[in-house]
Amino acid sequence: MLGEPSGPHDDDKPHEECGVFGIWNAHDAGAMTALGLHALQHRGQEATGIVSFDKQGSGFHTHKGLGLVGDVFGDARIIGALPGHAAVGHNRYATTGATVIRNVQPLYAEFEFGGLAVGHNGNLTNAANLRRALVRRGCIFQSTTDSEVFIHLIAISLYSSVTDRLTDALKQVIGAYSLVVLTQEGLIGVRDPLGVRPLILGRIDQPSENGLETKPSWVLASESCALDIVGAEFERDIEPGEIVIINDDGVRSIRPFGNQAGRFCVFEYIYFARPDSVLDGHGVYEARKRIGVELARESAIEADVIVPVPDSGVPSAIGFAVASGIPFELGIIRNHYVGRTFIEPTDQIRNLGVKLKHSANKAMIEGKRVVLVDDSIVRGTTSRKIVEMVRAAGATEVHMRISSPPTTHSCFYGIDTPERGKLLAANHSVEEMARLIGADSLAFISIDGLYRALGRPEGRDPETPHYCDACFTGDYPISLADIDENSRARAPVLVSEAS
Ligand SMILES: O=P(O)(O)OC[C@H]1O[C@H](OP(=O)(O)OP(=O)(O)O)[C@H](O)[C@@H]1O
Ligand SMILES: NC(=O)CC[C@H](N)C(=O)O
Ligand code: SF4
Ligand SMILES: [Mg+2]
Repeated sequence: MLGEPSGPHDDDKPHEECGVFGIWNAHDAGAMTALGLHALQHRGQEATGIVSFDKQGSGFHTHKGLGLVGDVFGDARIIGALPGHAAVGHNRYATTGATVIRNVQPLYAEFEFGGLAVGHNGNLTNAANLRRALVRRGCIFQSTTDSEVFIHLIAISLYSSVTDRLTDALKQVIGAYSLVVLTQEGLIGVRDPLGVRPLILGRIDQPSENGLETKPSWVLASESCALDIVGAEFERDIEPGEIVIINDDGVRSIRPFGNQAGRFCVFEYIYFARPDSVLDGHGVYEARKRIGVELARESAIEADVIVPVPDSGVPSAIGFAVASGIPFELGIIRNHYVGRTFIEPTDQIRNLGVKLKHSANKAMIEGKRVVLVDDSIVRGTTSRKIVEMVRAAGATEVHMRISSPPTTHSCFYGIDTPERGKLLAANHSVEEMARLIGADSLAFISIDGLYRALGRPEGRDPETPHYCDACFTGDYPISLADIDENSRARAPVLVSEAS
């Protein structure tokens, strides 16, 4: 059953990523979180939410909605209703659970120790199993997301401190997770034992009044681009398997899973992360350029112009142009007021999206041998349309170069590539794909070339690969516990809501 979301409890369409943000000890923590979420908008555009905590006594406050950060938090009165010195926020692309208000994060619940909010980027691969067991013992789920199992596992834990209860919960889940957790005691950041999804720590040093020492504000975010917008300095990546506990005493770290080598998602570098972010020590923009250089070395071609498929194909096309010495031109113009096609909910809209989104810049293409550079071919929708469009604009030859290896497998760790049957590369050879998209030639970077571009000169070590690369290799580093269970009949659940 590879290719299905790992624990769907309702009839979802595939989507992709999420962004998380948290801040401790800041004036206007709610407004800062809205800014952070705005910088992370590329990671999730379906829904967004913030939970703030006001230690002056008014407690927790939350606001959530479907749509973009600007739409949900654009009104100053909404931000004004999120008082406090601490907050967590989330931008959602569903991987498990439909896009309905009850699935919007951060999830919030009240326990013996008080309120707790959690925002989750990633996807649990045993959430369906856990959910069944939890429901059997009386837990009443309020949402259909995988993320809600964290809440129930914390609730039933026999430990007393929040950190021990959380650790207890983490030991039972399998999958990919970067979490921001807010309680009255502090802000907690967690990265799963393999660190598949990113999470970074930032710091804002407050201006000192009257020469007195002031405590810094601490920030947790999916990507470093969210630090810049709130004026925070990059402190460090949260490490794989690390839990950081942030409170007025500073930052404390525990590693309940011991120390093990991580398997960060290589697709973050290829496509998902914003180019100005620095993740696990690599600038995303520079990494994409180096991938383009390596791609040009591996699959050189005689041509007149290198044209990126915007947006995400741009940095690797620059690298390709530099390495090949062929001029770089913006031969395709992207309309910025259309969302990402890869993550639109239906094939029909996706097709429309590509047409609405790109147009040929004829003057740069006509009469030329064109090399199109894009980051990935998933369903093939984009490349098919773009090749056709570039030919119609008068290109004499159209060659396609892709800065990732063929996407042959689905992701179950928080990025919702479609089911395997819909992945062009899962069912076709490179030659067949070239024919299907109508290109004169097609080439993908090799997996070793990708690793070389990411600073591993020896290429991919099959014994201990440095990254998660399962969507290119099928080598899933975390067990897909729910997959075997997926064929089981499920009871109907609430799949739409109106208010
Ligand atoms: O083969 P497909 O199913 O068409 O999917 C692959 C395309 O989707 C993504 O771009 P997208 O247009 O989503 O976003 P971008 O503008 O950020 O590149 C990706 O960069 C490819 O261009
Ligand atoms: N893409 C994600 O990280 C999604 C988080 C979580 N699995 C959800 O579906 O809400
Ligand atoms: S399967 Fe692919 S997209 Fe998913 S975490 Fe691994 S590398 Fe990233
Ligand atoms: Mg693209």
